[in-house]
Amino acid sequence: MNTLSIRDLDVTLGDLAVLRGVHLEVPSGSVTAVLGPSGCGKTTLLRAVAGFVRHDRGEIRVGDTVVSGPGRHLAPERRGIALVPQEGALFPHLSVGDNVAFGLPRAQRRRSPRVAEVLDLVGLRGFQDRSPSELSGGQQQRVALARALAPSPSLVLLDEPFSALDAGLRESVRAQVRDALQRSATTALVVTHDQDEALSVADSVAILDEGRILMHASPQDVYRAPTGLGVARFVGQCVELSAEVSAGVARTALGDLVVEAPGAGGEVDAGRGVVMLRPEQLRLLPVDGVAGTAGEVVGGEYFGHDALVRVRVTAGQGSGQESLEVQVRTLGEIPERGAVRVGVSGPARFYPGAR
Ligand SMILES: Nc1ncnc2c1ncn2[C@@H]1O[C@H](COP(=O)(O)OP(=O)(O)OP(=O)(O)O)[C@@H](O)[C@H]1O
Repeated sequence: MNTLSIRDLDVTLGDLAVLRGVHLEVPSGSVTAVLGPSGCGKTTLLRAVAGFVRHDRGEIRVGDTVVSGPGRHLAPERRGIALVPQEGALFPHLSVGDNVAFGLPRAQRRRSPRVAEVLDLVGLRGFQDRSPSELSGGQQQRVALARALAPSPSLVLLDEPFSALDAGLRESVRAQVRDALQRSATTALVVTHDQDEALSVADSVAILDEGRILMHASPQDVYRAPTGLGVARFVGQCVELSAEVSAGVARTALGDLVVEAPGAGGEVDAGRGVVMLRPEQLRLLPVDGVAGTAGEVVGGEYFGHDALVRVRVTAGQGSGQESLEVQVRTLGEIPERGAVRVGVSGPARFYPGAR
């Protein structure tokens, strides 16, 4: 079994504490994505696991082997860990087959059946004699993955593996890479700053911010039940409503909403704070109805597969009146500017004390 366990890991580079008390467990055969903004320490975490960066404190274990620990730092080549860099970095003068064979120990490189096997795994059967220059960016990235998988590593690390691909290609390559990792039952750690990528490619997602893991859970829980507003804002668009909560009900600009506590479960605190909804939980209702809250369409953005409509709603009365803009995700066109009503469905999260 090749579970990756990182415990209480601190890494300092120069005089900067880049990773602080990082705890992360990637179960054998599963894929975990580490998602975080630029400079939060993602690459440093990968480099520490691969053995290119020394840690100050903590432990990294792959299966039963401690690869970094108190007084221990196994050399990168002795860890059995493969790293797929941001841009595949294939050797341009070698054929696809020779690039993949390069991942194998020297004695096995010639005519190894493993080369055809891993090319098959990444959906590139018959590409052996091609030159990298004859491949698309997505195909090159899959050859880089095949090269990493060839020696059957205990763990594969992928550093922003899809960032160099254009949007159209990215989704299909993502699915192919995920499929290849699943079929080879490889334990993998992917780092990315792209929310869609993390949520779609991984079995679990860890949010890293300023060197600390803020939350580690399934993609669904990270999106639907973030433990804090920072996590919520980082993994998708938020509709944030200031609210007063009592007995599990929040009084907001979109009416009274039943709320849930941050994260998975727990009691809802009473008091002031912020209620968070996702734009797809809001829907536009006919203006002549009574359901929902009255508002006014003030603009929007059309994306083809859906649209975000900006609606201004006004809450409260007299001098306490407050006007705010909310985003509603719709499947159709952006309606004309003018009166509309807004309804809410699904759970609302309440973050007490937040503003
Ligand atoms: N060798 C180094 N010496 C000192 N500081 C470093 C070194 N390498 C990286 N850093 C700093 O450590 C922090 C984390 O860098 P890292 O490359 O791990 O971030 P990242 O999350 O991968 O960012 P990006 O998404 O932009 O690649 C940054 O503030 C960076 O400036």
